Amino acid sequence: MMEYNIAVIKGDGIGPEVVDAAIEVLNEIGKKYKHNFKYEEVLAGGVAYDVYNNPLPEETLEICRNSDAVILGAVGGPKWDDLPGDKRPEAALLGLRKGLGLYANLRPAILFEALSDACPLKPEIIGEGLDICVVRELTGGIYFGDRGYKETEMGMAAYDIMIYSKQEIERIAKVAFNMAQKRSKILTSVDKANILESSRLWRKTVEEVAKDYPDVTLNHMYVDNAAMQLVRYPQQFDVIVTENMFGDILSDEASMITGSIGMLPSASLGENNKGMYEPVHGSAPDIAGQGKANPIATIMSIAMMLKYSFNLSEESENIEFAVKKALDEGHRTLDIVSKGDNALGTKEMTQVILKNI
Ligand SMILES: NC(=O)c1ccc[n+]([C@@H]2O[C@H](COP(=O)([O-])OP(=O)(O)OC[C@H]3O[C@@H](n4cnc5c(N)ncnc54)[C@H](O)[C@@H]3O)[C@@H](O)[C@H]2O)c1
Ligand SMILES: CC(C)[C@H](C(=O)O)[C@@H](O)C(=O)O
Ligand SMILES: [Mg+2]
Repeated sequence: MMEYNIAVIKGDGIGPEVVDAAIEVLNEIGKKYKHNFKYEEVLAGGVAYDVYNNPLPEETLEICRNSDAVILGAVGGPKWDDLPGDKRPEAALLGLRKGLGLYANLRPAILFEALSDACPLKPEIIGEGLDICVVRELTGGIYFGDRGYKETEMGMAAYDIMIYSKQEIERIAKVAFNMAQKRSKILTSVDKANILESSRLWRKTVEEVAKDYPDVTLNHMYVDNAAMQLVRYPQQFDVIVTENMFGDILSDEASMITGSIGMLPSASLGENNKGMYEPVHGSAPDIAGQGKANPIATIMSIAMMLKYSFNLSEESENIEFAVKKALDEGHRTLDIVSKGDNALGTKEMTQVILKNI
């Protein structure tokens, strides 16, 4: 029996609700395929701040470093909004990503056929469906540049610096080109090269990397246009590669085309198999503790973990199948329900998915 050591960070708000759901599904996979998934729960985010006065205790990072993969729910919430930046729950997320070297964030936006109704775009725009993957650079850019306050001629001002090295751009570009090669061989690189120096280096570097992938068609697009094109004609995209903040924003936008932010999973990867798997959504304070959250984004993140960190493709596809079947059977959580239909809670939706494993 293979043993897999998984660090589990439930986090804040709906984090614990969706992580508990996903772990139930993973346990079912373990039973069926005879894998031993071992969990070590560690604190990060607001809950960790409350206990340790530190959103990312060193022990948490260390346990994550020593595990085979990390599952994370979500961090943050209004309770901690007035804290200084380095004490905020969100700082834990950045610390984990940087500390574990997870520079490549894969965010697949797939519209399940059964959810066409939940997609706000007209059927003729959606056509055959939607399957986009946003490859977001995760450990550079404005999230990690110098920030602070300084005196200007307009008075005291705050600043955040967007900075990218060529090497950081090269390694994320390679991830995206490799992925495009395995898919439709079309890659869109999104930047703001008409204004930002970091984007001009981005574009130049992506073009250089492209020389090693002559079979992939590379398109460049400015981020404002990309935001518009995503809802005008999403079919034109397959793999999108972009820097940290643009990827954050565009992936939330793409999630809505799949019906809800509650549907979008993610994998954060580095140089080895170890990854962190988390839903794209946040702690959803408005519905936290009510048992209403859609667990599918987290359950699909587990499917990504099985595929990318453990190389268990059949098990991963089994989860995808179970989710698809639940949706085909008409089961919906509140965020993807059509008018008049009954919405299932987190636990009920999880039970339906479990039955389909
Ligand atoms: N990875 C993370 O941990 C992460 C990601 C995004 C935001 N956050 C943090 O979460 C907090 C709230 O942020 P926000 O409100 O901007 O974004 P959010 O994603 O938490 O919520 C946005 C909206 O989507 C809904 N929603 C989100 N997930 C859902 C789900 N699974 N099922 C049903 N509905 C869902 C929420 O109810 C809310 O109306 C902030 O502190 C933010 O910094 C954390
Ligand atoms: C909470 C925040 C720091 C985070 C990000 O911007 O990366 C979130 O929005 C995400 O998409 O994972
Ligand atoms: Mg985000």
